[in-house]
Amino acid sequence: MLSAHALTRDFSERRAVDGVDLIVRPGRITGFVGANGAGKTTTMRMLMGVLGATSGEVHWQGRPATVEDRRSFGYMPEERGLYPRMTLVDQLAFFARLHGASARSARARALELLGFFDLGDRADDLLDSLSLGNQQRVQIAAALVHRPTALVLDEPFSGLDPHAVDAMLELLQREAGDVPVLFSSHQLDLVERICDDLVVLAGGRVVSAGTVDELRSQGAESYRVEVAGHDAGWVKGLDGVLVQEIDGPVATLSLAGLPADDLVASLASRGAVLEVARVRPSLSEIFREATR
Ligand SMILES: Nc1ncnc2c1ncn2[C@@H]1O[C@H](COP(=O)(O)OP(=O)(O)OP(=O)(O)O)[C@@H](O)[C@H]1O
Repeated sequence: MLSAHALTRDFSERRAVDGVDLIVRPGRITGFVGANGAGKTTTMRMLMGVLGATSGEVHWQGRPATVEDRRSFGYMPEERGLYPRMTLVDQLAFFARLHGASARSARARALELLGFFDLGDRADDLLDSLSLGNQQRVQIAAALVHRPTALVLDEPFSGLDPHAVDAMLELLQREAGDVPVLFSSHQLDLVERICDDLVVLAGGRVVSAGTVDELRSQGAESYRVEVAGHDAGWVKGLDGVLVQEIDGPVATLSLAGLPADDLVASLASRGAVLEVARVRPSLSEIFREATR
């Protein structure tokens, strides 16, 4: 388990990260979301130890993380750090060797990962001959090459096409089986699809955290009502509801005093209703609410 405890970082006068507590559990993918400048990269850099904390601690397996612990983590930094004039296979093998692999196993591991990312036939090409998306795949492979004990990935999906995202996810699920994975992203639909847990950061502070299901069930529910006929405008006359939107025969509303159990009967007493469905908030709505 990787965790941060009251992690704080000041840059001169400005507090970029302010008392962040978070837990990244083994075998779970934790999404780290927040607006631009919220402090995600700064937090991740402190988790990895490439940036010192002003105060607070990073723990690995329940005790303060050491340099050795952090060497065993896989990190994909925001500022990508590969060698443009090196071949793909040499590059990945080089990273594997830095982590103590023999020349033979480093090369085998490099080729294995390249194969998985559909880059096997480009193994001897130079990095800068690849498209940006493919360079990104190599960057992800570099974070995985030493079979890390934890993964900290700063926007690993940016710049990837949907096919590459799927390949990346398959790889993550295969390679990261039991390790804690923290990744930041602005692609909330993707975060919703793949994350078990979520940490929402705003202004350097954690404003919401929990499993994706927990957060969605805490959010304000709304209801989608489809009426017979062309216009659901009459729904506005109902007591104890707040109509958010009318779109022809479909109204979206929330409850403002009316008990949920009474909604269907109340609607039916006023007009013909074809469907009433409860709508749980999407991750984007939760995000907007938490970072308002
Ligand atoms: N080296 C630095 N020196 C001064 N200020 C910094 C430094 N690094 C980050 N900051 C400031 O800290 C704040 C948090 O930045 P950070 O990059 O951690 O946010 P972020 O959530 O990763 O944003 P983004 O989603 O845009 O990548 C910002 O106001 C940023 O300008």
